[in-house]
Parts: sequence; C-alpha cells; structure tokens
Amino acid sequence: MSHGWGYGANNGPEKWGEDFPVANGPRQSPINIVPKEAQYDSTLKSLKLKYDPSNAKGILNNGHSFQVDYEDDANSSILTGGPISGTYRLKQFHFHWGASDGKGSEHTVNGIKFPCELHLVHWNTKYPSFGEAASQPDGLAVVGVFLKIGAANPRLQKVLDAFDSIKTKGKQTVFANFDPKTLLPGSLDFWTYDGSLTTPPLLESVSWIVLKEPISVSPVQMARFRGLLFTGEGEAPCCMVDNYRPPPASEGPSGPRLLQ
Ligand SMILES: COc1ccc(C[C@@]2(O)NC(=S)NC2=O)c(OC)c1
Ligand SMILES: [Zn+2]
Repeated sequence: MSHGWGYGANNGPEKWGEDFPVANGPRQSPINIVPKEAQYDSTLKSLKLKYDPSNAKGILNNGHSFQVDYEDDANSSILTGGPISGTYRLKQFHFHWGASDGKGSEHTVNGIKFPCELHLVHWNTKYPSFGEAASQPDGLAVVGVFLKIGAANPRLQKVLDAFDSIKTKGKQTVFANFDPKTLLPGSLDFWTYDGSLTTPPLLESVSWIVLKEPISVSPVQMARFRGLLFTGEGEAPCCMVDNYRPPPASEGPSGPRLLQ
C-alpha cells in the first residue's frame, strides 16, 4: 500500500499484508467462534473488572474508529481473572461496525456477523507502558462485546451524544466520568483465545476475552455510529462504516483453542 491503511478496496484488510506481513501470522484476529468446538477449561477463573469512572479522559475520532481514553497511571481501572494472570489496566475502548445491520462485528459466531463489536483494551502491568506491552505476547487483554439489534440501549447514550463533537478525523473532546462496566451484559461468561490487534500493526499480543452475551443497540442508535466520518474536516466526506476486519475465510486444522 503506497498510502495509509484503511478499510477501502485499495487499502483494506486484503492489502494489509503488503506492509504488515504479520497479517498472515499464526495468531491473527478476529476469528469465527464455533461454540461447539470450544474446549471447557475448569482452571479458568471468573472475569473481574474494576473500573473507576473518574479515569475517563476524552473521546477521539482517530480516522479508523472512535475511542474513549482512560488514565492508566495507577491500578484504578483494571482487569483480572479470566484467562489472564496478573493485573491489566484499562487503556481505551472503541467499536467496529457495519454500513448495515447485517455486518460490522470482527469476531463472528457460527459465521454470524453482529452489527457492532465493542473492544475494551487493557495492558499488562508487568510491562512499563501500554506501548511496551503492545509488542509482547502476553501484553494486552481485550474484552470483546457483541452488540445486537434490539431495544435502544440507554447505556450508549453518553457516547452517542459526543459524536457531534468528533464527527471528523482528528477531532476529540473531553469525556469525563464514564464507567465502561455499564456497557457490559449481565453475564461475564466468555470464550478466550490468543490473538492479535485487528488493525495494523496487527501485533500478536492480545489475550482475547469475547463475552458470550451481547448487549442491545437499536437501528436508530446504529445509524448514529454511521454518521461519523473517516475523513477530516474540509475533505470529501466518507462515512465511517465497515471498519471491521473479517475473520479468515476458513480456520486451518490447527484453529486456535477456544476455552470457556
Ligand atoms: C499499537 O497498539 C494498538 C494499535 C491499534 C489498536 C486498535 C486495534 O487494532 N486493536 C484492536 S483489539 N482493535 C483495533 O482496532 C490497538 O488496540 C489494542 C493497539
Ligand atoms: Zn478493535
């Protein structure tokens, strides 16, 4: 790719391997989750998430998605338990979504796409920083949550209400006092596997924890996600939609272990 990566025909997921050869690596994400093939692992612990709403800093349109960033200079918003050992700090959360309700998630379940997928990104405090952790095989832990079409989700409202301030690439605004735990479903049951970032640099540093229970989002709320732009102010507008990497066409015989 002569120009930056994106999700278009000329710079999308099929082209990322040109500049990022790890795109064809052994632990790339996302994957298609086949629940019947997941092995039960009784040694897995329950997931523990402790978030301090006052750690919320800001919300940013980064040109690929939008993200809500958190203070991460102390163990006040942390993930423990589940498949991970030690303490991982919340860094940010962001979403991936489609141009229509039939697509948008990165992980799929039995080949089914959801309209949207939330990623809560945490980094291993055994490393000195997020940047350092992002290059380590046990550096990151991402909690994935599917959004499925249903009743409007009031927990999304504060995020949606910020969109007018971050419509174009590079725009950001203050986003204070938000507890991401309010975005989680009632059950924290999960599938887990070792994978990667789902955009360049596609680093194979993520312990994936995908929650089985989706949260709801209404068609009207999804339309508001699609009102964001990939493009910057003053550029020809391009709607921020289909910002998802699809799973590989078919899992090899040694598909990743899924534990639950
Ligand atoms: C250099 O560190 C990075 C770079 C990109 C992302 C974003 C993303 O690629 N990763 C997931 S997960 N979804 C995505 O869109 C990141 O998130 C942990 C960390
Ligand atoms: Zn993501």
